[in-house]
Amino acid sequence: MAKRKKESDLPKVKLNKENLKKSLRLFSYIGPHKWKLIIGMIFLGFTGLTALLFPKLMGDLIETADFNADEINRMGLILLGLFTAQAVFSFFRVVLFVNVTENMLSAIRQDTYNTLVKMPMQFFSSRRVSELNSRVAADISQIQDTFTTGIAEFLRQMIIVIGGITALFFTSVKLSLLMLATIPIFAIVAVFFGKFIKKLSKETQDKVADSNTIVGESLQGIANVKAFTNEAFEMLRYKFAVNDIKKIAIKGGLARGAFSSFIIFCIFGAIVLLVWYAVKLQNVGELTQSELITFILYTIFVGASIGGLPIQYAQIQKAIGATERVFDLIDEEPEVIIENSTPQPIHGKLSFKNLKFAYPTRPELTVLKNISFEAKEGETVAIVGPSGAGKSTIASLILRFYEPQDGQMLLDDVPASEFTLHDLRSQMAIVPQDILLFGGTIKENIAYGKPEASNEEILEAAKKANAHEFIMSFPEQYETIVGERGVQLSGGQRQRVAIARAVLKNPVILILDEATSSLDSESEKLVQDALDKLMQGRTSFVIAHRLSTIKNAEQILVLEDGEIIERGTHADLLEKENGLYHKLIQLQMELN
Ligand SMILES: Nc1ncnc2c1ncn2[C@@H]1O[C@H](COP(=O)(O)OP(=O)(O)OP(=O)(O)O)[C@@H](O)[C@H]1O
Repeated sequence: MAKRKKESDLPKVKLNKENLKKSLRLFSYIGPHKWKLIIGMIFLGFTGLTALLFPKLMGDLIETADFNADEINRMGLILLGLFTAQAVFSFFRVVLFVNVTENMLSAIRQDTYNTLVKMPMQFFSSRRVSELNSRVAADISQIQDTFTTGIAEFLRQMIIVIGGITALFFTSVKLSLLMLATIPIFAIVAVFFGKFIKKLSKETQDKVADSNTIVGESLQGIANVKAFTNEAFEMLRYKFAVNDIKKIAIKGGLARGAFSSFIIFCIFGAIVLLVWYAVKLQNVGELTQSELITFILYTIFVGASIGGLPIQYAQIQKAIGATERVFDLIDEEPEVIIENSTPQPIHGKLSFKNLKFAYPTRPELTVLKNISFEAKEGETVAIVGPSGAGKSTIASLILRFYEPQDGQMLLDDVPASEFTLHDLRSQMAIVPQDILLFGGTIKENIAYGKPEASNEEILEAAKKANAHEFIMSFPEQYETIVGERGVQLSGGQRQRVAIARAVLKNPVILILDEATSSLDSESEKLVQDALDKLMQGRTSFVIAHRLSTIKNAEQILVLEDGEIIERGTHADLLEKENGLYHKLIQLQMELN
């Protein structure tokens, strides 16, 4: 089961000059919104400063108890002004930061997607797409959180910690020293317990993942579980996994309980110690009542901010890692797709000359060895052979999804590399084995072959593909939603939608990768008829599994282990009684 990445799963990176420099590249995306960030930062500074003034003015307010009523009111009003100002600064700070971040992120999202869509096939064959997708989503939302709140909170808390400690010393040096002396104890215990608890919670997470795997695997393969009457075995397997989770989680609970009671003891201990010492200082006239209040408020502010710093720091570390990964992706080398409004025309002659190919992910396995053939304009070339012989690979190379290691492909006797990928692919169409219909309407799915097509053209294409009738039988007709949230089409219907798509594209070169799963004879006839019409007047490559469909091909290439071992027309090949084609035909006849 593909596990969806969450922000909390993202790794933290150690901050260094290099990754900080890389992250600064984010600012290049801020562009015209720079002034918003600057004003936001100024407001942030003001929010920190007004927060710092608060304890001092509260102390002053209490001191006015000894003065007249006017003085008390004046101080009250000053405080009212202060927190009103703080609220206003906060509002604009948040609004500006969100505005800058969202502008920046929409540009990053667009760049990431643009790069992904333009990456060569090789990139996708070496990565799991679902993993890539969820990773990018998690990385981008980490950057979003950090930019909207993380950085601002970190800076605000830093201002309060530094400013607050300075103010504490101004209020009472002796009390400040005593308070600071207690911090190392907290810090050491927190680090020690923190590490231990983190280790346990990681172990719990791993065990939970293990148990989820059991659930996922057994439910996905429930037919197997039942067929082997292995319900009891699976229940036992799950019981062990769940017990493991319980044991570690309970141990974690003990550690957390001990930690929180220790912290409570220390916090109250420290408060009592400080107040006890403060009262002693007051007793000997070294501290006034208002100074004590100011001191306590500063202590609370500084304590809360110190407590929040590690969380914000960790968030920034994660965001820096996320930024690095997003930029690494944006910096990948995409395919060069140059769009010409009028593509360099191709006429349809296509040949392979001594072509050799291995997939980049498995360079040691030569999938195609020394392949040569020539398809004349308008000819149908069928490619047959056992599973894994390399038939679909030839189709991928015609579309230039990959580059051969040796030899070349020629179009109209010109090396394929002299055409741009857009020129080439815009004049080719493929009806693949696994037909992917997007989750839109049938009309949109057909129009994928030519997005600017008119309604008439779409209708015409559907008719040619023998799809019009079944489409009209749905209540919503061409507006019927297909895919997960709509009508599920049958295999034959999907194929005819895919054929309509190809008809609309009106390609010079056509590739048909025949579906292996057989259709019922009625449906097969409709599909075959649609394909025959589609192939007329185009150079067509048919990867055929049902040999009956290729009898009329001008050329049949018989492929085995990446080599063409026989070639000729159906009649030629049938004559070779010991040949592979002859054998394949016989085998299929026996099966039928
Ligand atoms: N993306 C890929 N990366 C690495 N190896 C691949 C990839 N796609 C296919 N192969 C390997 O290349 C060989 C040829 O595969 P190909 O799909 O071209 O065979 P095929 O003749 O079309 O088979 P089938 O009739 O089963 O579709 C196989 O050994 C296969 O494992």
